[in-house]
Amino acid sequence: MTEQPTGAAPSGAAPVASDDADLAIRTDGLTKRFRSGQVAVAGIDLRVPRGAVYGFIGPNGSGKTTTIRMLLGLVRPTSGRAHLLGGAMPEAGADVLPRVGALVEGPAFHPYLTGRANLARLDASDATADPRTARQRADEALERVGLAAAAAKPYRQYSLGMKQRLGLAAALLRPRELLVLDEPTNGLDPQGTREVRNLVRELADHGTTVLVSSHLLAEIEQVCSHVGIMSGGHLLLQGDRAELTGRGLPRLSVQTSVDHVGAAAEVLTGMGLTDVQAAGHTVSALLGAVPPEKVSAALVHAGVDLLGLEVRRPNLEQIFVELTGEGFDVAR
Ligand SMILES: Nc1ncnc2c1ncn2[C@@H]1O[C@H](COP(=O)(O)OP(=O)(O)OP(=O)(O)O)[C@@H](O)[C@H]1O
Repeated sequence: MTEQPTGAAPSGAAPVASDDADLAIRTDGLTKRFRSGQVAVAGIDLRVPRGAVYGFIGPNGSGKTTTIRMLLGLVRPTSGRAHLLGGAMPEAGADVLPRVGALVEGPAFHPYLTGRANLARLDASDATADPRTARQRADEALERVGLAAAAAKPYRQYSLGMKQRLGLAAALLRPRELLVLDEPTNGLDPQGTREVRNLVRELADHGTTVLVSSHLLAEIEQVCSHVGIMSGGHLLLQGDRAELTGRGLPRLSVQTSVDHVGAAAEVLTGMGLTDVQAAGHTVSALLGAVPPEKVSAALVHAGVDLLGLEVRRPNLEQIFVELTGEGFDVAR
């Protein structure tokens, strides 16, 4: 992929919080151009408020992992700046990173050690951790991610989902101010995905800020207080999730009998609703400022069988499609 010009609003739309003390993560013009010439991240201005669950979402290849690696000081930006918990990265890494738990691709686990032993090894490399309580910390972390039963199995026998859970357990060995989780639901079944969502919710309830990336919007949308949407290295949109979805135009759908579909469409058009679409038993249109009860009264008045009527605001995926003109789950 080459740098993707985007017709949509560039990064930096709607800052979420202006005061730096309120931000767990802040980037300004953060950019990564690889040696191949590929611009993976094209000048993004992230604003992750403290206490937020920030869904960092975008299709495969949109630049999420590269951004996360820059945040953690694993990749050097070509230009721009990143601040984590108020410290400039990578310079402030030694001070900041012990307060940050991270799940990024390919954590260094030893294949022949058990899950528990792997955690013990990581724990031992943390100079601030009390060795007398190491076993307890490892067991608690394994318990939290549902790996207690597999604690004594060697890592090489773990499934992808179990490996992912162990990565999460490693991030949870100590209480953290900020958790950065890159695709934590990768390889997990629906039950595992639900568990990760619950865990994120629970951590947030205890005041941890969480940045969680995913290419599956629907998987994490419901747990996020804030979202940032990436496409082709650009941050298309970010902000409070409820505000972003509230911005979308509501669409009204009417269920009727097949032979009344044409009449229903005429009523909607006559009332000034736009983008009227008919399919099967359903006619839908953008509602605009027309009250839905007026529409139902007009339909009944016109003799249309009214079998159902609902108004829906678009979810984030529909907003993404509107912004980019492309499906969300497209690999690029
Ligand atoms: N080391 C590298 N050298 C060259 N190009 C790279 C490198 N790492 C990533 N890229 C490219 O940068 C773009 C962004 O990749 P990145 O992994 O950041 O995306 P992503 O949104 O995390 O995707 P995914 O959801 O698939 O993990 C991709 O086109 C990728 O091929």
